[in-house]
Amino acid sequence: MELMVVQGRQELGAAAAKVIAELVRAHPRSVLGLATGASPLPVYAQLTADSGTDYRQTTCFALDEYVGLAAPHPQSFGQFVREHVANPLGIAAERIHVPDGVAEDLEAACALFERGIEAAGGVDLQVLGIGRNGHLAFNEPGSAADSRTRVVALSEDTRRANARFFANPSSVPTHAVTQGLGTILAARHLLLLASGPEKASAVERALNGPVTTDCPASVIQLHPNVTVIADQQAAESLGSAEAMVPTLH
Ligand SMILES: O=P(O)(O)OC[C@H]1O[C@](O)(CO)[C@@H](O)[C@@H]1O
Repeated sequence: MELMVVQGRQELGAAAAKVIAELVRAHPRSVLGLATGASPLPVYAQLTADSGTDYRQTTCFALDEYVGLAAPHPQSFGQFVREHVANPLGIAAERIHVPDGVAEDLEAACALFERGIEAAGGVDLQVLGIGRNGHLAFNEPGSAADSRTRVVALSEDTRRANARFFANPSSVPTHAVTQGLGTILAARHLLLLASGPEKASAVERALNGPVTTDCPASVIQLHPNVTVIADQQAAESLGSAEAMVPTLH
């Protein structure tokens, strides 16, 4: 595992964008996994500002979507991906895949999404955020390490955390469709991003704690190719991180 501790959100954006852009410049047909939420916003902004990379041949799979929401609903992750990734980077709609939160048969839609990733040859680089409770995508505590794309109930903590994006806390959906931890672990490279003091405890548990379903993000320890980029506040509890990881910038 490689850990980069950077000063703040802007530096996190620049560092993560560099990893993504280098991959896409070397392999224009790369398959990218996209996280939503606040953490990756500076990354996508930096990719947009960097005009030297052509993303038109990349294929993207989003991690999750709220049940009951879909683009163009402003809080849907489908809309987020359109607005912050697809449109600014010029990636055609047919290359962007977001779990279907409004399908009549959600289970069938989840299976279809998994088959889509497989048909694309798997995810080359998966961008990840981390929840305050250690969730990865919407895999809440208790999620199995081999779980696949499925419908999940959101914890109250997650609903409270994401209420900031909604006009009214009671409008935060109660369920979501999420890639499973097993789906995420199948990506060839994981890029976990964390910023802000509210993530410090989750980051410490994910990197230094035991691999446990109590902290879903701890499964990244099972993956052979992980880069963690954390700002100083998110990394503040890592203390002895140098002993755990080969690279500390
Ligand atoms: O980056 P944020 O907004 O703190 O969100 C943390 C994580 O929670 C989610 O919103 C739930 O999937 C992720 O999209 C995100 O990576």
